[in-house]
Amino acid sequence: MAMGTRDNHTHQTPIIQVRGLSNRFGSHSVHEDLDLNLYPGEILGVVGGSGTGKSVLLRSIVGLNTPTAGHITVFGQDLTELSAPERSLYEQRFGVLFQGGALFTSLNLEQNIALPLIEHAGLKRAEAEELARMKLALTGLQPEAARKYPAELSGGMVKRAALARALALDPEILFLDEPTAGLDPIGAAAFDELIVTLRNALGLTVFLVTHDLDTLYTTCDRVAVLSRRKVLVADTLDNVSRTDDSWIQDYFHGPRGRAAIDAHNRLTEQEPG
Ligand SMILES: Nc1ncnc2c1ncn2[C@@H]1O[C@H](COP(=O)(O)OP(=O)(O)OP(=O)(O)O)[C@@H](O)[C@H]1O
Repeated sequence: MAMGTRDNHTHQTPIIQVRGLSNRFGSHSVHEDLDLNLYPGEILGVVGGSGTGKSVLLRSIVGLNTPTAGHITVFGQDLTELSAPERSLYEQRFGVLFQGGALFTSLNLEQNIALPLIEHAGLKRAEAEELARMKLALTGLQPEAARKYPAELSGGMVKRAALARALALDPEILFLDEPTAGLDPIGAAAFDELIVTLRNALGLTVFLVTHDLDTLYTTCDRVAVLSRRKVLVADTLDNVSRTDDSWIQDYFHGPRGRAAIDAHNRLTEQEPG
């Protein structure tokens, strides 16, 4: 069970509802009539084999991919019915951390994080950079990191800085695409912990695409499995891992799945109370 878990959603209204989503590229159908709910305050892990459309789903919700069909309702508003400027107001309530971090290499960290504050929140440079330093501290970076350039940092520090940028405009929903990819196991575990801490402290809702089983066990309240162009199941880890499907059984009960469960069980046994 995730740290600080909030997994009883049956009575809640979803913060995001995806209904009948289809995505086709030429003759290649990635999603067909896909449904998914994201509930306020939860961390939802989105998993599935390579090419099952996890990133396309994320990009469809945040407005970077126009779906072939379907509806995406966020905060009660169907985003597919809005004009581009109306939609962008909603999208400012999203924070997105892409694979690779995508920081500007010619800017130092505080300049990178200040940029959206200047462009979208209209802050003056000095105010934006001060706020940027606060966001960097929130993600666990030391004050001296603010003047460093991305090339001078470790992979873990770049991820934290990219997360600080995703949090710059105080989003309500955070989208993370493979946040621990490329990190060593200790760096990945620290980043997982940071996500849960920030969710708890800031009241975020998190949509997290991952291949990392340790991340699923330590951070996610629910898990959605993409398979055969749909969400095959979206439920607690225990229920998902019991689903009668060959990909799920291989994924959760193959050697890596068993190692992640054993590691998680050892950790929870050590927790007091
Ligand atoms: N803009 C695009 N044009 C054409 N095909 C695309 C486009 N975007 C994605 N695809 C295709 O859609 C499919 C799903 O891609 P997506 O990146 O969402 O998969 P994924 O589940 O995130 O995979 P991975 O785990 O390997 O990152 C892939 O076959 C990809 O080639």
